[in-house]
Amino acid sequence: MYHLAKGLYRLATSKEEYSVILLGLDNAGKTTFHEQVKALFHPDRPEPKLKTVPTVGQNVSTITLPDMYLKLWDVGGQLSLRKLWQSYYASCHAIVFIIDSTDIGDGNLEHDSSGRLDECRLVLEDVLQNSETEGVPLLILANKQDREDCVEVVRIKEGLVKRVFEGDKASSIRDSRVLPVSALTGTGVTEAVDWLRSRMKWNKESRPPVMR
Ligand SMILES: Nc1nc2c(ncn2[C@@H]2O[C@H](COP(=O)(O)OP(=O)(O)OP(=O)(O)O)[C@@H](O)[C@H]2O)c(=O)[nH]1
Ligand SMILES: [Mg+2]
Repeated sequence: MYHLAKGLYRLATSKEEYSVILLGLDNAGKTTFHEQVKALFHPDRPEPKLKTVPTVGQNVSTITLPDMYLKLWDVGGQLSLRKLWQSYYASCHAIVFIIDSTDIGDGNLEHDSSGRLDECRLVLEDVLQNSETEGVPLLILANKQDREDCVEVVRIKEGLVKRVFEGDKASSIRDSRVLPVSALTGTGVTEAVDWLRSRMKWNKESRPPVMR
């Protein structure tokens, strides 16, 4: 009887847990986004910790939402650290790929003078080509939209995202979206989390959540 009651209690109080990995080049704003999500969804609404340093290991946190636990994995984007990303692919339920919209030239691959747009393309293609990310919802965030020198989201869609999806290196079918955000000011961050929530639930038969 005790065990039955305990089991029922567990069933009634347990929640689905979904994991999201934050990817993107170094300096894109992953840790800033992570801190902003933590603060926005914390019941006490503390000030976000926006003074970041380049991530070398990983930052992880679990956010409690009404319908799920959201586990965020924030990893380092420096070249030497990117090879570690693949160890997260099999267990993630969604990928957030963050782009620094002020560091991609004019957003068009054909006249990419800075070189970082092409670097972004190659890195994104590499993520999408990995068989362990097949079918996983992908949210691309055009970050730093608060800055005057940013490339706007439509240009990023046309100049980068469309090309990646049209290329033969990203053929698998997946849910994807491009959203403008400012991780620094928090603009667009709630919308980003809402999109992730709905798409991970939609995809839960392919990638079941963990019950906690
Ligand atoms: N203006 C502006 N600056 C931002 C924004 N997001 C991040 N930054 C700045 O960009 C720099 C890098 O931000 P991080 O969040 O540390 O970048 P990261 O992607 O975690 O970098 P790595 O850990 O090295 O991979 C910091 O100086 C941030 O303050 C934004 O939306 N707007
Ligand atoms: Mg970081």
